[in-house]
Amino acid sequence: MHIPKAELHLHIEGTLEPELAFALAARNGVTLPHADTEALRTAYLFEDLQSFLDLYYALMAVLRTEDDFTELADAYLTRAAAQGVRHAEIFFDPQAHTARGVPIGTVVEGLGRALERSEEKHGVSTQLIMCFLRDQSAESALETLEAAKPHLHQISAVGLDSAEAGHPPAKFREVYEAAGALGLRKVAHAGEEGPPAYIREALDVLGVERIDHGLRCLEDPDLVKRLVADRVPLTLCPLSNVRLRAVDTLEQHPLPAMMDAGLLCTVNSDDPAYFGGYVADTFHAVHEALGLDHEQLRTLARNSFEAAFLDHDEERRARYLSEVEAYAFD
Ligand SMILES: Nc1ncnc2[nH]cnc12
Ligand SMILES: [Zn+2]
Repeated sequence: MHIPKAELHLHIEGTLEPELAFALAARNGVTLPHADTEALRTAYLFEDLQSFLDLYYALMAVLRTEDDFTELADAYLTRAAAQGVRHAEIFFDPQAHTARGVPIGTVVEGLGRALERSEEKHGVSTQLIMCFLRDQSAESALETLEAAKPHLHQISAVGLDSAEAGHPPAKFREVYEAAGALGLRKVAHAGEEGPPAYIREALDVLGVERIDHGLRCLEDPDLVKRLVADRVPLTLCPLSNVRLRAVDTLEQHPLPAMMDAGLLCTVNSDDPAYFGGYVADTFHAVHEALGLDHEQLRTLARNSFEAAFLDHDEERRARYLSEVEAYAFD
């Protein structure tokens, strides 16, 4: 499914494949608790979001230098290009690195080196979205925004991720206000494991422009109506929802019903190294499991560019959209 598309929900740390994790561990003298890549892969059986996050944060121990972050991002962009991605808006979790003594500058400069040559090298335009960890304090988020100030020219937006249940968006009102005042765009994970009320809060209190996941909006018909009327994009991640048990099987994923309801759906890979596929694999999987036809897949690709933060470059958006319309499925 190599139709041109934008990837709007992708955690760069979630692209850390076992082979690169072991290579970086060896280079940095970090000992992983798993014997080898095979043994590590057997740990990828998750019960819920938290059981995944425990491994996701633990494996980050191998990321230490600017070069490590450059290599990680370059490996993702290589794969993304091969999957038809033309534009990627990439999340990163600075607090997961600063907590280990890796300065935010190392992270942003390292990722930035891969991103700045991505268009020339991979044909993929990029943006960075800095996420706050919602299971950390509001003060820590404010400190993170402060620490990011020298790097804001490399960051387009702020996001909110990590353990959702019990961590409502409103806790981060102040940091989102400050981010908005600095000219950053706003997104937030909401309605992945948390209730529909968190989606409303993300919109009303944080002022986000897109909802990451948003799956549980379906429990609140009035909220669905609002999301449709306001054309609020949802960055869905069907393979993630199966692996983290938000849905039982891919065949039961509500994506077709969400599209039929008129929601502005996009599909994305979330943490592809952990969830069994990158974004073209995800397009293929929803085609097979949910019977989405080629025109529905084209709609998803079109939606991805419509939802992208390309307002400053409408010419580029138009070019990408025309590539979507010209694409011939085989
Ligand atoms: N699916 C997800 N939900 C919340 N936080 C995350 N961090 C990485 N992946 C995540
Ligand atoms: Zn996510």
